[in-house]
Amino acid sequence: MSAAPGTVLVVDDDSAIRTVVAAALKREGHRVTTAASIAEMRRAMAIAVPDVLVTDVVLPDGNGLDLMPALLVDYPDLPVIVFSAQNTLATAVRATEVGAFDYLPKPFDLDVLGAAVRGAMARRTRRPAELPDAEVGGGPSLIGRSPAMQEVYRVIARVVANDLTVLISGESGTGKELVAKAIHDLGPRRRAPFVALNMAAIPRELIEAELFGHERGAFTGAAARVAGKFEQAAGGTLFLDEIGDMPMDAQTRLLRVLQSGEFTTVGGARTIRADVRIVAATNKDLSQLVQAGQFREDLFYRLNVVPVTLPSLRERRQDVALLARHFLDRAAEDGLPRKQLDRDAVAVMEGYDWPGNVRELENLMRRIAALSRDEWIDAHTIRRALGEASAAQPAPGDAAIEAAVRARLERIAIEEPHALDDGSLYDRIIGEVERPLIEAMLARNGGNQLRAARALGINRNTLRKRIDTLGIDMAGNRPDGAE
Ligand SMILES: Nc1ncnc2c1ncn2[C@@H]1O[C@H](COP(=O)(O)OP(=O)(O)OP(=O)(O)O)[C@@H](O)[C@H]1O
Repeated sequence: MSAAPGTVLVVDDDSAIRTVVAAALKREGHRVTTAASIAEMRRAMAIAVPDVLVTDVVLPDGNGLDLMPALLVDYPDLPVIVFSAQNTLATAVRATEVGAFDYLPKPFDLDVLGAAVRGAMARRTRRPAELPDAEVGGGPSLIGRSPAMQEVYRVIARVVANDLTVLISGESGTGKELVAKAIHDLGPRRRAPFVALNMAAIPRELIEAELFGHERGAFTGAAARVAGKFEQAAGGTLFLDEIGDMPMDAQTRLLRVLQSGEFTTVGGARTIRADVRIVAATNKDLSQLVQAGQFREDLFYRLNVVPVTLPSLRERRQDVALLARHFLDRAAEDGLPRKQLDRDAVAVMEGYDWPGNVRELENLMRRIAALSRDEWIDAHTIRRALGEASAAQPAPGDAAIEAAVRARLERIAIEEPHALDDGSLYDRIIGEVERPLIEAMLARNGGNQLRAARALGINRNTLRKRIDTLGIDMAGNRPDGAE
């Protein structure tokens, strides 16, 4: 169902944008007038009030957002679509706060603008959403200016003022909890508690008691009445993390609460009104769990009223540098030495795939801030730190050695098949491991064979023989007069 075309006033000081936007809207059948400043817009409005106003934020004679409250007093039903090159969550939220119908980050897709104008035409008689009086920027800082994050900001800006249930999906470490907290902190419930419960982190049999609380004696060990998360979060937001791990029984109870707005404590006849906003998160594909019969379809639809999908960090590589600098600044605020990233370091980080997403980047920056001696962080430091991070996980390290040995055997089998039978294999393969090991321990001990032998746990004479057999060059390893 599409709304009939109408009149649109486009305000931007860039004539190229005015022309392109006007042409695109005319193609959709709208009648378009344009203005290059607030003064021109005022004049155009005095002649004819458009059905929809489309305006840039930064204009030569003022700020389009500052103008909005007064504009909406004069024209309360006018839908205003704001676009801006200041692509931050604060701008997106502010646009919604001042009553904008929609917010589009620049550069925007003309199809997206067309859809926004059609939406505005269809709803032009509706009042703008009731606005929260949140301080802009008072919430947790969500960093990122990539198009994927702009889309996330748009959705957040639309839901902060209402109580719609939000389902956030995204890989681990993409910022799901931070987004949930932003929705809470920017909305009217922000003075009440934000309470989180992670379904994967507590024993399944305790989930219902955690959520709804329990009466004294409800089960073995329930010595006193305990308020559940629903009660603790009263007036605020309940964040249900890893919702895909919620057991079926608890899902059924949660669904009932969402339907009735009430819940009963475990083991009690007491019925309590639920006054929370629900934000749920998952790093699994919930619709797949529904298909597999592991998640209730009706609950999925109840939770998925407003879906927010967080991009993985490798899908928004252009944000890596911004995030890295943000985490280095935070580390410095916490008293760690202040560090700078050079260009090659950023290039290495932008090329890396970040399986642990933003959390991995944050940990890496803190580790480097704490451990690296130089003020400037270069590509080598990043590579080494990334290498250490993967080597710190025991299984992949062992697997890498195993894979290297297998690959070596395969090469010998192809290039020198006789070596598989001539009794030289043990010495060859072990020798290949032994040589770098002995060389490394000699270097570490300044060429001192006694200390190197002790570190290796072998007899000094054995070490000397192995040095001879393997033909290890001691030239660079001889300590002055020691050996
Ligand atoms: N856009 C962002 N800007 C700044 N910090 C971020 C951003 N996204 C994530 N972080 C930081 O990365 C860390 C991980 O984020 P968070 O805990 O919200 O991820 P998550 O998706 O909930 O992870 P999990 O699924 O493992 O629970 C946090 O320290 C958070 O502050």
